[in-house]
Amino acid sequence: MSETTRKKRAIVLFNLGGPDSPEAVEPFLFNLFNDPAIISLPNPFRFLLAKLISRRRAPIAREIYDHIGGKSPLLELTQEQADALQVALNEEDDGYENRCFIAMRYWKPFADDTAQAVKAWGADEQILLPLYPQFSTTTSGSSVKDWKRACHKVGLTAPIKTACCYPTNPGFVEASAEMIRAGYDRALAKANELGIDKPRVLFSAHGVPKAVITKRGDPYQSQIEKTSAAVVEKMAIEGLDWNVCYQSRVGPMEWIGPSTEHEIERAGREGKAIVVVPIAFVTEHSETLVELDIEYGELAYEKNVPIYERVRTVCSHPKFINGLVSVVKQTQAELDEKGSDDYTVESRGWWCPDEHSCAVAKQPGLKPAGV
Ligand SMILES: C=CC1=C(C)c2cc3[nH]c(cc4nc(cc5[nH]c(cc1n2)c(C)c5CCC(=O)O)C(CCC(=O)O)=C4C)c(C)c3C=C
Ligand SMILES: [Fe+2]
Ligand SMILES: [Fe+2]
Repeated sequence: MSETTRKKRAIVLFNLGGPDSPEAVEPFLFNLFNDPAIISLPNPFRFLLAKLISRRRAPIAREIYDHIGGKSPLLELTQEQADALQVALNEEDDGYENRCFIAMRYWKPFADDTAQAVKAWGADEQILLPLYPQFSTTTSGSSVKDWKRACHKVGLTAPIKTACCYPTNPGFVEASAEMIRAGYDRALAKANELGIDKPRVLFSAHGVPKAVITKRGDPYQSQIEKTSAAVVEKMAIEGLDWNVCYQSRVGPMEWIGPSTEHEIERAGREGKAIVVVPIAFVTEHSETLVELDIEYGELAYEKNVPIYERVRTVCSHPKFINGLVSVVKQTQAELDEKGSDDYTVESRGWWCPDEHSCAVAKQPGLKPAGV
């Protein structure tokens, strides 16, 4: 099909965003804590609290980013994923000219600018693709809602369909299993040299406050467990010792557990080698390069964990990119079959394929806080 007769399909990739300089750390944190999906208070209370928390946390966060050159690598790595996905989608002539765009939630490029770019390109259709395989109102839900607000603002009316979640997508699972297998084999060889027990795999996901699961009904935690179980099945290592835990706790609220710190300490007490796998992230950034590699690496050393092996995120692994292609195709089929998502900002803003038990999507009466 010629370029001129192809429909233009915009694929909008969402991620959290990260500061691009030390000066950007405080406003980035303010944007994060001022999101009603993160702090569900009415204004002016949320605004004031976000000002206070971001000012207090900024020096700690700046120290975190100092370890990785004062800024987050998230945008560059997301751009690599967007480029790889665009090439893979355009390899097949299915009647679409595909272009991948990036919208970050708390730092540049913001949804308003990207929505403007999608409009200027003249997109006929839009597929929204959160780079979060497991759905949470704090991540994908917030990004999709913000995108729809931006569409209203700039007058972008092209039909839209959201890929809500893909926790057991075969490409994602295969890429993860392959990378974890390599890390496991490295740790096993070292364990054999030391004459100690086989390693334990710790699937470490970004935590959320407990209320996000129990009160809003986020399927996030159950989807983390589903991803981990699917990866373990794919790895097919008999008697594999594995566990799910949660990292990156901030603030005084109760968060889901067990915490990754707790699991590291337990491994130290048991003299166990560990292979740590960031299962909710698909790119490297402060939470992997600093928290996992430096902070938890030091904790493991202090707690006498004999071997600490960290597996990298899938980034642009070809199998993961192929997995994203299949998510786009499935979402396109849903758009063709059921029509466009609701554009109203008040709408829930996400859809869940039937095979993923997205608790919120299945219970119309359950309204997530802040959405
Ligand atoms: C699955 C992904 C993520 C969930 C769920 C999530 C929830 C969540 N996060 C915070 C607070 C912070 N997160 C921060 C950084 C950060 N978070 C994610 C992903 C998820 N967050 C990523 C990818 C990053 C890294 C950004 C980068 O470096 O590029 C930070 C800033 C760093 C710090 O100060 O520690 C905060 C703060 C909350 C409160 C929350 C759920 C309610
Ligand atoms: Fe976070
Ligand atoms: Fe979903």
